[in-house]
Amino acid sequence: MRLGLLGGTFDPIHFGHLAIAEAVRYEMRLDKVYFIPSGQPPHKRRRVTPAEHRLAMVRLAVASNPYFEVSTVEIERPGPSYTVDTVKEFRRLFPQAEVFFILGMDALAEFLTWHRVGELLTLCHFVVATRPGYPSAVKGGRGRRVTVLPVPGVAVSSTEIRERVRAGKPIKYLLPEAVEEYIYAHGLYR
Ligand SMILES: Nc1ncnc2c1ncn2[C@@H]1O[C@H](COP(=O)(O)OP(=O)(O)OP(=O)(O)O)[C@@H](O)[C@H]1O
Ligand SMILES: O=C(O)c1ccc[n+]([C@@H]2O[C@H](COP(=O)([O-])O)[C@@H](O)[C@H]2O)c1
Repeated sequence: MRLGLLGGTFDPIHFGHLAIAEAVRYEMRLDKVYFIPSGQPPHKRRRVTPAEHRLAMVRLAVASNPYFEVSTVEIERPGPSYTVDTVKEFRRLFPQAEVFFILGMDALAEFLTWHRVGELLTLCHFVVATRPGYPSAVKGGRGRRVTVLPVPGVAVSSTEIRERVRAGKPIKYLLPEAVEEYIYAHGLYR
């Protein structure tokens, strides 16, 4: 089995996340992609929305795709949500699986500062999806375990969505309708 893991703060989840998950799933022939909302994102400095809301929005967003699953391992684990711990947990749960961790090109910039990155690199493959506004090639060979994959560009970020809600601007067509409704129903990002 080939398992994709897409970790993120998902504050909120948007079409950029869904588009990379679907493109990587197809190109890398993954059987499932697990969306894993962070409990405490290791590198985000700002205060993030409570995990229950981010998780609820992820569940709404992935519901219509039979290849997508949601994992609460990081939300349930106390302390910073380090990817090395998450990948180990998935390898324990699915000992036969080949694990592919998916990230966007912006996250790659700080990848070498991730917790126990040397060990992490021995535990799974990494698939780096291109992202509009970030370089689409990486200098130097990073080895067989890191693949840069060109994906259809969706130029949206969670920051932009939060700012638009705060400013009273529309967010329609940037994220699934059910997530948009959830944001308004719970008064998020105002
Ligand atoms: N539009 C996008 N295109 C490609 N990759 C993306 C896109 N949006 C997010 N990602 C990737 O998805 C993962 C989770 O992203 P995250 O939840 O931090 O969203 P974000 O939009 O970058 O959030 P923020 O604006 O709050 O920093 C990261 O690996 C990130 O690089
Ligand atoms: O393990 C780490 O040290 C680490 C540091 C920064 C980010 N990550 C993971 O990278 C993913 C994207 O992070 P973010 O902050 O862009 O949402 C998410 O799953 C984070 O847990 C992981």
